Amino acid sequence: MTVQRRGISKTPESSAIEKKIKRGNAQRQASSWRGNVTTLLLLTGVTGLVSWMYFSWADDFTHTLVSRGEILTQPRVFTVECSEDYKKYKFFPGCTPTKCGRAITDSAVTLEEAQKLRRLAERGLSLAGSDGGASILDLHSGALSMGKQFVNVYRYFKNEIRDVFTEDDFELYRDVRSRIQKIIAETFGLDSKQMYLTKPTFFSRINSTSAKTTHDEYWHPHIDKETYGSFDYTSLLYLSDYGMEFGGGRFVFMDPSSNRTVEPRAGRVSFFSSGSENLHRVEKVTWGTRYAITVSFTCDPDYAIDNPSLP
Ligand SMILES: O=C(O)CCC(=O)C(=O)O
Ligand SMILES: [Fe+2]
Repeated sequence: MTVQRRGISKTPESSAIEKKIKRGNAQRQASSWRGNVTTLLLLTGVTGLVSWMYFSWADDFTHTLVSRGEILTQPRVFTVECSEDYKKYKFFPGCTPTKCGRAITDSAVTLEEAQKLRRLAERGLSLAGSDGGASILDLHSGALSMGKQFVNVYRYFKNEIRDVFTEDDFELYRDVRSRIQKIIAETFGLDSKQMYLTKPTFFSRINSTSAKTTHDEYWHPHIDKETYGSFDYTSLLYLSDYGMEFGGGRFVFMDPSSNRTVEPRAGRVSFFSSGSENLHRVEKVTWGTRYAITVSFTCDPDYAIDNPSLP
């Protein structure tokens, strides 16, 4: 039995139809590609426009009070109306903020002094440190981040701590503290003798490691007077350079209609009245390591602390 080959035998008409079908397919494919390319271009355009709008908008609302590259020979002072916060506390003439604001100076602390303090911070914090991105060393209480908690360096390391910190280091801290106190008094028209160092006073080391506990979450907006209670004037001495040694980590004053940033620079001191007129946050550090010291003052002698010293 012969098996007949089934199928369409090609006639001139059928091959014309085949060609038409092929042409149709090719046209459909081409138009679908054109459609995809148009959608892609449209999407890119829209994304570009949205990013441009976002960045120009963010730029409009973010002002740099001082950039890392500038060197201020005089304090740069910005006056802000005082909040009502101070009314909730006892009034101390010559100290309680009646003139509020923020200021930045690069001439209170020399680069050499900042470098010396930075080495002190590195040595101290290398003894332990947080598992997350933010570690502190409080020179007064001895609190040092360790893993997910804190230890007291003076108790934990006993006499060995004298191999880490010297009398000279503490002398430098005291000297820097009194210079900052004088500048704050001059800027806000205070009697520096009515101002007292208050706690906590600490070195901070921040890197981009993710937070492990709430102690590592340094980036939240806050008001120092609420967070720390006794603060009336906060000062921050920066020990490393924004954009050179770390990314992110700018200090941001969050005003109602705009953000105002301070770019850290080794030896730069930023100080401000601690009430809600100076709501602020620190941007997340994205790379590198940021070092700073917080030195704060109270008007209330009940919250005064002595200068840190070696036990
Ligand atoms: O390190 C800074 O720039 C600010 C830290 C801060 O806001 C604080 O310790 O309350
Ligand atoms: Fe703060």
